Amino acid sequence: MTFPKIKQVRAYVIKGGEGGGGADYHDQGEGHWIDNHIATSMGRYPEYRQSRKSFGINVLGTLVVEIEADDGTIGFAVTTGGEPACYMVEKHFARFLEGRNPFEYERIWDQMYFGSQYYGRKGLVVNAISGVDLALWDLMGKLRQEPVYHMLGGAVRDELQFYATGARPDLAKEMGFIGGKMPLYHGPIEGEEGLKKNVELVADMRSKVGEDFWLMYDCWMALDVNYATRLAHKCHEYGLKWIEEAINPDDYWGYAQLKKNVPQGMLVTTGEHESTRWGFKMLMDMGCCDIIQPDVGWCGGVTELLKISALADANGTLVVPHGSSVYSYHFVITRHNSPFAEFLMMAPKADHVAPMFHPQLLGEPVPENGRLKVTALDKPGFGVELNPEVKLYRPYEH
Ligand SMILES: C[C@H](O)[C@H](O)CC(=O)C(=O)O
Ligand SMILES: [Mg+2]
Repeated sequence: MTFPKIKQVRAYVIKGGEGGGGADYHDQGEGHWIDNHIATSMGRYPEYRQSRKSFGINVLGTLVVEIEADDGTIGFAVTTGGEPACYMVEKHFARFLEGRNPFEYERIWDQMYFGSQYYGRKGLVVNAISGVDLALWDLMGKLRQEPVYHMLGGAVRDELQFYATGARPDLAKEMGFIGGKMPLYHGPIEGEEGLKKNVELVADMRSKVGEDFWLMYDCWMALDVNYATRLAHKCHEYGLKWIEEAINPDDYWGYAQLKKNVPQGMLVTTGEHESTRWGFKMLMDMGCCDIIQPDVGWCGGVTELLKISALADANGTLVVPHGSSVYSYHFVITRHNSPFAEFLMMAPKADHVAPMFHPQLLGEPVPENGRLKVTALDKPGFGVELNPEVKLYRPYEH
């Protein structure tokens, strides 16, 4: 069987204020819950404590990758990485795709990773590789007229179930989600008073949501092992289900210690800032966590997520990808070791369900009553389109 070859790879940036909304590291407007006094490791500097935008969480902006085949079919993907990632895609990675059969995704991934090994392996470079890989899977699906989840082996259940991440688990419960993950607002620099406020918030939410609704804390790398251990023990009484990304992602030793320290039954989760099979192998081999949370737009794309997930399956570790909307839904529906999904509440007050990549994507499915039927994914590729009203800039060409 012959398929068209890849004709051209193009990389674009979407600037803040020109449709740069999107998920958490894209550009959010003033007053959004996701930028309101969230604990971070930069909180030790008072001038950077109130807002993550103040230290540059939005500095990179959105990366859009388009891959066009000889017959004019275009696969695309959206992730973080902005202009620097555009440079890598256009000036470096495009050579590994153009003129190739798009179904050679293993070889393409391998060449992007090993061709950039001397300056890459993690972070921004793997964001860029992920963007290309996702655009390639979208193209493959469009060429075969099949949704990505079919190409990953098909659905193992009829619907996805979601927990919500946002400032209002009480409202998430009313919207039908199975749980609510809150950002942690106060870091170690805010001392005992901050710790008390963190615990009081869980206690307050527990009184609002009742016993069975999951409550979790997302600590966004802000803590040290001692603080995280104390927080976990104090919140145990209010049924905190898991403590997420409590410390620096490079501190595998700290995670291994934290997992030993938390109260029995409380889960330790992490991995949204981890990449590739090798990074996740470290987390698993060192006994760092109970759930790994790769972001498919950051960890190396679908091609790499399949390898990470196979390792996790053999290890008995759950894989619950970080946010990333359709890019993770097409994976989660195909795996038993990925039993539920995250929905990031992008409504500024977390009071209603809004598409995660609004306004960049059109046709993005959202959960209803905390669930999404597999039939909502039954479109070629990832099943979404780029919104033509959002301005794209192509800073580099090759
Ligand atoms: C809410 C967190 O600080 C972050 O913005 C999102 C995240 O880490 C998650 O969804 O998980
Ligand atoms: Mg998180």
